Amino acid sequence: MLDLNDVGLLRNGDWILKNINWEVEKGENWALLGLNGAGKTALLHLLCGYYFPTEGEATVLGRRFGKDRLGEELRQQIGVVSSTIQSRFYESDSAYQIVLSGAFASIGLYEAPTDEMRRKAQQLLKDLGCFHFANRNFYTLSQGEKQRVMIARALMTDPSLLILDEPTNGLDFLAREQLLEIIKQVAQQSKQVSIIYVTHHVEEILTCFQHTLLLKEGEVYAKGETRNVMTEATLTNFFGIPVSLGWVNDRPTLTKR
Ligand SMILES: Nc1ncnc2c1ncn2[C@@H]1O[C@H](COP(=O)(O)OP(=O)(O)OP(=O)(O)O)[C@@H](O)[C@H]1O
Repeated sequence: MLDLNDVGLLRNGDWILKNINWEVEKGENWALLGLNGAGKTALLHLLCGYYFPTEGEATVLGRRFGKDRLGEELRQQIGVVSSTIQSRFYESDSAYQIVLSGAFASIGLYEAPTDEMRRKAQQLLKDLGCFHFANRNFYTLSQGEKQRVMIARALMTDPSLLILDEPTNGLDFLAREQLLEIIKQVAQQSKQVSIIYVTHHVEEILTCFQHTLLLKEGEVYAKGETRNVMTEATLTNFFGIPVSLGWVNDRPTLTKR
């Protein structure tokens, strides 16, 4: 799915990513954890082909950056849910129209959807618990409902890679847990898709994210199987303060010691 070799990214004279080595195999789901400013967004932009590596080699879904054409076809295979994308939608579009627009990877609907697309959008709205508000304007939805619509939209093209960039931002406890439950279902049902789940919050690392990458100051601090990476010693060093780590219902919890 991904193969980054010694990737570095220089922006305005600063190396915002350095020596990134990261491989993701088909069907693997990863959590990407980092503090503010760690470089998570820069790394995601690189995976989507918006940034090219300044040094090193990046191959995403078999296309080598700088060598192969990336284009629309690659973008259609990568589903992205992020607050930047969410803010670009026309608020008067209905949830259904927004999900349908995912078939064209466009903001807004400019082409007539086929019957197959309509059926698929309706099924996704049902699967993600959005069917009862499918005809409501996007702006009338709560943040949790909007995020579910965004995930349904991202799944319209059956992407090989699904990038969820801090999807629980702004959600209350209940809405966050509902969204995490839906993400768990997507991970279980869509074995063909690899999920990259970006977060600041340790407790959002679900068991379906079998792998975790810790990003610190633009560098990979640790990566591997979640249970091996998420240890008290590693996280104490990673955050630079002593922390206690517990596991409740197979999810990590973190407190300052
Ligand atoms: N175009 C740019 N020019 C210069 N510096 C940049 C540019 N884009 C990002 N940076 C810097 O790179 C660092 C990493 O930024 P990035 O947005 O990737 O972090 P992040 O991990 O996504 O943070 P957050 O969790 O707060 O969203 C930050 O210090 C940021 O100021």
